Amino acid sequence: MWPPKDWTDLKPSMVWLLVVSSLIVVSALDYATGVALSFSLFYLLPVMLAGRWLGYRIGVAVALLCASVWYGVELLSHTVIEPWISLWNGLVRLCFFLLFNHMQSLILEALVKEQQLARTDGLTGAINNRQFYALLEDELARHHRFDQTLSLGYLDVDDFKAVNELGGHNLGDRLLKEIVVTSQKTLRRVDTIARLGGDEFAVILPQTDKAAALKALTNLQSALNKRLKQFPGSASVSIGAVSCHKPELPVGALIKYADELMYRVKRSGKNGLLCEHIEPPNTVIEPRP
Ligand SMILES: Nc1nc2c(ncn2[C@@H]2O[C@H](COP(=O)(O)OP(=O)(O)OP(=O)(O)O)[C@@H](O)[C@H]2O)c(=O)[nH]1
Repeated sequence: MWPPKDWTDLKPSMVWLLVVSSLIVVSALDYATGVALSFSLFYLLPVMLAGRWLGYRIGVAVALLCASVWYGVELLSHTVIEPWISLWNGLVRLCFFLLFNHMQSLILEALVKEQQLARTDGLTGAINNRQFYALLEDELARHHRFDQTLSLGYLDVDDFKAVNELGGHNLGDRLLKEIVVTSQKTLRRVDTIARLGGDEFAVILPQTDKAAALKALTNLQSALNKRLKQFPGSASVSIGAVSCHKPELPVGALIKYADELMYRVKRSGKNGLLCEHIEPPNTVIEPRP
């Protein structure tokens, strides 16, 4: 389908077609009009297309091709009296195309890095709050559409402040990273851990009912508590979890429910796990006291 809905998804065959056809059109027009009209800028189009969608190396190859075609057009149309002048100009253009390709790749690389940073938590590498909300919203819609059950866990480190006080902020940071690494190792690949802020995390367990969520989160809790023993103090994790079939709840309500359960665990002595199944029509979200 043309034009594509998402330009980042252009197929390589389509890009090659654009690269070749744009170079043919530009060089034909350049040849036909001679020195009267300048087409210099348009020779950049194939270089830009190739570098953007086919990668740096192919961008270099297309830069070479464009400079050669331009040089050939100049020779064929006899617009240059001295061949060495044409050759010199060709080399200058080649350097310009290569520089353009290089700059474009640097900009694209920086853009990808920026997009990655915008989605992840800088300390732990887990997805951040904003990305978590977006992901959960998509998952809720998907589970509703396919009549499936989703579970959501809300984790908070118990007595984390003491780790910072006893071992320093760096050790506290290490503990937070450990939470993410251990969770990623313990959970399934389809599950996602997010850092919501401070020492609070959430895990999305797709296609998981209450029984399976209880099992997965119990495993996770014991793996985490084992790892937390290496830190000073008596850090552990409290988890609140909800499972919901064919969810119709707004994202915020589901998170609030899991958060409330986690606080119930905290109030009843910490280092525990509470999981509930909720049915959307009967869902009453109790405000946190
Ligand atoms: N090292 C480190 N500490 C952080 C970071 N973000 C927040 N904190 C600290 O995390 C602590 C969170 O405190 P709380 O969750 O209220 O306290 P707690 O000791 O875990 O108490 P309970 O949750 O009631 O068990 C605060 O002392 C914050 O300063 C971080 O990125 N790195």
